[in-house]
Amino acid sequence: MLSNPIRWPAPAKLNLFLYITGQRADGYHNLQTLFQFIDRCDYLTITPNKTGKITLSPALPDVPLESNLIYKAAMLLKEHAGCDLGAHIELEKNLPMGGGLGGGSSDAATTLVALNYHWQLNLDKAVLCKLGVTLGADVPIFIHGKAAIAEGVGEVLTSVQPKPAYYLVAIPSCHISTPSVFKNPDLKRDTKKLSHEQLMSNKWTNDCQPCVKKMYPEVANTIDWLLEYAPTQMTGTGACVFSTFDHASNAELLAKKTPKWLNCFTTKGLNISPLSELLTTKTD
Ligand SMILES: C[C@](O)(CO)[C@H](O)COP(=O)(O)OP(=O)(O)OC[C@H]1O[C@@H](n2ccc(N)nc2=O)[C@H](O)[C@@H]1O
Ligand SMILES: Nc1ncnc2c1ncn2[C@@H]1O[C@H](COP(=O)(O)OP(=O)(O)OP(=O)(O)O)[C@@H](O)[C@H]1O
Repeated sequence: MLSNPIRWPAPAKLNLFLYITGQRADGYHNLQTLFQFIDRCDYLTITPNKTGKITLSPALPDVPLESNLIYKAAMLLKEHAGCDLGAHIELEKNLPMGGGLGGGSSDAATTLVALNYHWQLNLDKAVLCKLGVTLGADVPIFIHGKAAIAEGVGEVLTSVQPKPAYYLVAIPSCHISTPSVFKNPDLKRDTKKLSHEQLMSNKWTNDCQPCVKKMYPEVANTIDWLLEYAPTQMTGTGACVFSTFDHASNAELLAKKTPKWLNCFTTKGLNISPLSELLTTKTD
């Protein structure tokens, strides 16, 4: 018997710090980064079927089906598990694309976790992470589902508990390609690797931010405007930036003050992802 349709969340993430500690022979960069989830999500409503096919609607503008990370994740899982079932996936896309909030990676992670459930494959998280990292460096953290320091290229995860926080997330109007930032010759690639204790107690910054500020004046203007009111920095390779607050009301107050050109939302930091929360209710 096939399971009923389920609406699965695919949350966004913030990189609360991001340091580049070196570059590997294959060009990928070694990182030390702190991931926390936020309560802003895409949603994937998944209906399993026996067609053997993966269908997805609506299509994303400028992303053909074969390039959509949801489709790629589903096909990868099907092939790995030798599964002859199919699924229809309805996507509610709320997260900006190419914004550094990890929406595409999160969609891929949710697809792997949800289809593993619907198709009753019983693959453990470690196997899903191994499959996931071939789709994107950020996929494993979304499968892991707990706030964590990520090392390696993003796949070596140690759960940590950053203190509860509220954020104003601003979305500058530019799309930034991750490879273009990592290819920039001015990028700082030699930050000293620190212990987790040192990382958690130091001031948090992002090694990509100076380069991105130079490349994209929209990002520079957004950070500079917000810094007048609250600690603010970029997430991932941009373009989104976040200001940090102890109380939701302070984030909301600042959101009300922002000028028209600054597109933003307020949100809460989460140390357990909404995907993990839902999965627990399904599997307990
Ligand atoms: C920088 C982060 O946003 C931090 O969360 C991510 O690590 C990027 O993850 P992502 O968007 O899933 O990136 P991927 O799709 O795996 O990689 C895109 C491109 O970024 C570069 N890249 C990515 C991750 C990494 N650790 N080193 C890299 O050099 C590579 O050129 C790669 O071809
Ligand atoms: N389901 C999907 N959702 C979003 N983007 C997708 C998806 N499938 C493929 N893509 C492609 O991946 C690119 C990056 O998407 P994403 O939203 O994950 O960027 P990001 O937030 O900058 O991620 P990161 O923080 O991991 O760098 C998009 O510009 C798009 O071309």
